[in-house]
Amino acid sequence: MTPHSLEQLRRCTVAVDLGAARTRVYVRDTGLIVDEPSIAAVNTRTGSLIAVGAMAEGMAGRTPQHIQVVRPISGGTVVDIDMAQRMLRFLVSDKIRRAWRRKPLLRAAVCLPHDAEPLAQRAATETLTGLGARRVELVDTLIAAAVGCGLPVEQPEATMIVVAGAASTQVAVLSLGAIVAAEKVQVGGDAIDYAVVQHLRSRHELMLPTQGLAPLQRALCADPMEEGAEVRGRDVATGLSRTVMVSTEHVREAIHTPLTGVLDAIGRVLRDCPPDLVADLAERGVMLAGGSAVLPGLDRMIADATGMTVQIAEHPDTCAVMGLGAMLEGRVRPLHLDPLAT
Ligand SMILES: Nc1ncnc2c1ncn2[C@@H]1O[C@H](COP(=O)(O)OP(=O)(O)OP(=O)(O)O)[C@@H](O)[C@H]1O
Repeated sequence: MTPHSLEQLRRCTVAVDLGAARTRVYVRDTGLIVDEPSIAAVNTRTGSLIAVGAMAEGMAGRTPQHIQVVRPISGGTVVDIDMAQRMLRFLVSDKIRRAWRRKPLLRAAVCLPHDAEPLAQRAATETLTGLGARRVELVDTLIAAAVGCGLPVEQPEATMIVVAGAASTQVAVLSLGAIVAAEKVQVGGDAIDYAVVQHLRSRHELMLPTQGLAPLQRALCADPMEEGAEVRGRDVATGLSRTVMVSTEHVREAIHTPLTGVLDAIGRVLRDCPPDLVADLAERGVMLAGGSAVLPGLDRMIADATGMTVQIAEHPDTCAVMGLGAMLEGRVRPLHLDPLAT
């Protein structure tokens, strides 16, 4: 995050986070205007878009044959540029769409997962240029999220951030506006959901409907002391609808395995970090962001494994796009090192 790159970001009018689970758009002087699932429903006969965002998500698993529910972003990468553009156009309000058409030379900032492949960078850039952006600035999600959490990233002291999203979890130690050490593991909310689905299948012989996982997650989040939650699904053998009581304890055990991948990544980042910075971290602790940050017990698990305090960001799911927003509103100032100061 050099003064030069901050200057470039200040010229952007729109910030976009194309996440595997959710798409978020921030517009300068307006704020967050889109926070919707990265999903579209398409009529395969006519090719027309039927719904996007939450409405399309509600259709998943319930559509007739000629309607297909698609995800144009997979694993944090735009895999279907045309569909991603159509989805974004649909998600932004008429007013913004008209403004973009009137002012087709706008600049956009997009956050990308740490170490994104050149192909992923190009796909994100093309998605935005197709919508009228003249120039697209790419920002590492870890830096954007750290800014969005209010961490003093530009200061010469170490801060550690863990961004637990849907497709991946990214970990970094930052100092002086740059990444000192970072890791990305393909473990996020999706892997956790998969572990829960497998648990229900093997222990209860139950197949969960597409929409069934979120209520189960919410039940566990609402009261971590709750012994269990009732889940309705389809019996694997008979195909009939059945309700079972799922124990919170057993679900926690099932998700423990994918979560150890996150702990390993944190361990590797700490090992790669210079000792002086590790000492800073011991005092400051770890900031936990991303939609999966609120997964019950994740903060305690990280605290137990590292011996550091863990704080969940105030709005963990929107940290990255809000951080980008803060940068394009000019609320982040680079540290001015005065070489003549005594
Ligand atoms: N209350 C909750 N409890 C547990 N998990 C949750 C909760 N709310 C959201 N999640 C999980 O958070 C994930 C979405 O996180 P986020 O919004 O950061 O995703 P994203 O930015 O689209 O993903 P990525 O960064 O991987 O591209 C989903 O997998 C979802 O299951």
